[in-house]
Amino acid sequence: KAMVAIAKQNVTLEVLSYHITASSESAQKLRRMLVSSAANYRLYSFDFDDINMDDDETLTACIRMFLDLDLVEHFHIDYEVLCRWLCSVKKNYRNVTYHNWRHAFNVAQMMFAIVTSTQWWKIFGEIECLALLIACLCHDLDHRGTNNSFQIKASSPLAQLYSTSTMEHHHFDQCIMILNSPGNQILANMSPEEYSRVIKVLEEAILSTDLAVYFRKRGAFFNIIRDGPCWTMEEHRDLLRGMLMTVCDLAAITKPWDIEKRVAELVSSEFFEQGDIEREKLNITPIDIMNREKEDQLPLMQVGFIDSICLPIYEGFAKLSDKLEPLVEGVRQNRVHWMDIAAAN
Ligand SMILES: CCCOc1ccc(S(=O)(=O)N2CCN(C)CC2)cc1-c1nc(CC)cc(=O)[nH]1
Ligand SMILES: [Zn+2]
Repeated sequence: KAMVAIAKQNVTLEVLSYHITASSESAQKLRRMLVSSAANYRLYSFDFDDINMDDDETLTACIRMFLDLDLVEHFHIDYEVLCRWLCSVKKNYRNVTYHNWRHAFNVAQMMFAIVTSTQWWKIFGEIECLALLIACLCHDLDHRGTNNSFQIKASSPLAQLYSTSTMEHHHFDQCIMILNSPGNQILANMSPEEYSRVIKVLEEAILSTDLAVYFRKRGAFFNIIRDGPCWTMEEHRDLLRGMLMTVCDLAAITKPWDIEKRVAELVSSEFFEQGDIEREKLNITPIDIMNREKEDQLPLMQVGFIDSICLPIYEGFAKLSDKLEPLVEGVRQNRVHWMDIAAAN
């Protein structure tokens, strides 16, 4: 009986792997492409904008990030496997308005820019840098453009699987499924100890992108910031990694106004699409941020988002490293823009 169960499970994994992994053609195509320098992709920039890049360039830029953090060499990652894994990750983002591959790619670039500009890659080390980069690329895998409370309201299959951090648990599941799929096993050549450490850091990182987790843990973060430099990064590395995921996830708010304006448009469109489904399918009135009828309140909502969620965490990180000052500066400038629009309404 147990044997049958194991056989069934393997079949499921095989079948799912078939559906979720990229074709060999796409991996081979990527494998033969030229990978430009980080400077040419502007990967070190806090003003990074992917808008002029085509999908192939986003993939070669990801390869550049793995190469420049020395992860391919250090963990003996097979180059073709890395290419297929990247194609599979990108394939498992849906064509939704905001939570798509481009969002994940931008989050990964911000992580790369932060750990290199602050030199924190030396503190996190290769294992945690690898886990953070994989986490950023995978943190919203298979997002349907609807949030956790929607899963509960719609009693979606995902809500029956996970009652808290519903989407984030699903994103982690999808990430593991791809990492375990034949031809996509970029972690195959590391020791069992290293492998389990990467998976542990990866799970914490992806789950910390649930804003509810950020709210729960940020008190502790503000406390260690206030305590001043008497502590070392070492003793609070889990907390810092989790906060860093939020910093990267929300980073559009730190970008030059033309980028923030464009991204906010995508965020609100996705919110309104969820609101439309809630009204039409679930017969409930959506909350204001997802209610098209309240569109004129959007600028003030963004100011509220900046004051309650963004400024505190970006100011905190600017205190940890003055290299991150430009991020909090960007948030302050965008706050002025949102206030100007609110005043004009
Ligand atoms: C742009 C359309 C309006 O967007 C918002 C409106 C309100 C708030 S909120 O801080 O009041 N708050 C957050 C926590 N929710 C549970 C309740 C509502 C946040 C955003 C917002 N979120 C993101 C992250 C996806 C990005 C972004 O740019 N803006
Ligand atoms: Zn995200």
